Amino acid sequence: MASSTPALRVTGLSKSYGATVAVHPASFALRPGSVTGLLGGNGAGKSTTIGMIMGLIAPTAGSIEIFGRDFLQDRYAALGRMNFESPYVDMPHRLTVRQNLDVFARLYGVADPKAKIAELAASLALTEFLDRPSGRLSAGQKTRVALAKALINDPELLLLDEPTASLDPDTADWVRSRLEEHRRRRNCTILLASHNMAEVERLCDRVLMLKAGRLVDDAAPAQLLARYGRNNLEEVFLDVARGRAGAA
Ligand SMILES: Nc1ncnc2c1ncn2[C@@H]1O[C@H](COP(=O)(O)OP(=O)(O)OP(=O)(O)O)[C@@H](O)[C@H]1O
Repeated sequence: MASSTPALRVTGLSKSYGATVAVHPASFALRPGSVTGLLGGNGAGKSTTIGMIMGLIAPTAGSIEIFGRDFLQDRYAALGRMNFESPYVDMPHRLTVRQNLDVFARLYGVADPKAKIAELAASLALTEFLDRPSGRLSAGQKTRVALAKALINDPELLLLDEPTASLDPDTADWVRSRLEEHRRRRNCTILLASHNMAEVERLCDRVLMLKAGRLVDDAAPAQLLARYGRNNLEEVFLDVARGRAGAA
C-alpha cells in the first residue's frame, strides 16, 4: 500500500432507519497512523458510523474503502487487519477470559494464541483474571478484556467506541498509554468515539464533530480551539451542541 493511500476513506456514507436519518452522507479519509476523534452528543451517530465501518451495520448509501480496497464488496481482505472495541459488546459470560480471547485469537488466525494472550494479559494487567468467567468481572475489568480482544490481531486500523467508559481516571489514563504504544508500534490508524474531551485532546490529532447525524466540523484540536475562541474541547463541544457557531 502506498503511504498516501488512506487507511480508511468513506464517501457519502449514510444510514437511515425508516424515516430516521441516523447518519447523513459523510465523507472523510484517515491518514495511516493518525488518531481521529469522533465527537457528538447522545444520538449524534457515532456508534452507527463505527458500526458501518466495521461491517456490522449495512449503510443506506455511500462507500467505504479500507487500505485502498472496497470494503462493502470485499470485507475479508480488510477484516483481519482491523479490530473494534466497545464496552457495549459483551462476551459469553460463562467462558473464562482466556477462553473468550482464545476464540478471538483463532478467528483472527493468530499464530501463537497462548503467547499472544499471555502478552496482552501482562500488558493490560489481566493475568489474575484469565481463568475467571467473563460474566464475573467488574465493568472496568470487562473494558480491559474488550481492549485485549481489540488488540489480539495487532490491528492496523482500530475503531474504538468509548474505550475508557467505566474506567477509573487512573486506569483510563493507563489504557490511553497502551493505545498510544500500540499506535506507535504498529503505525495503527485509530478512530475513536468518545465523550471524554480530555481523552480526545490527549490522543487525537484530528476531530470530526457530528451533530444530529451530520458532520459539522473536521479539524485538528488546536484549530477548533482557535476557531471557536475556546480554551478546551469541552467548551467547543458545548458550543457545537448548543448551536453557537464558531468564529470561522
Ligand atoms: N436500530 C436502530 N433503529 C432505529 N434507530 C436507531 C437504531 N440505532 C440507532 N438509531 C438512531 O440513530 C441515531 C444515532 O444513534 P447512535 O447510536 O449512532 O448515536 P451515538 O452518537 O453513538 O449516541 P450515544 O453517544 O448516545 O452512544 C439515534 O437517533 C438513534 O436513536
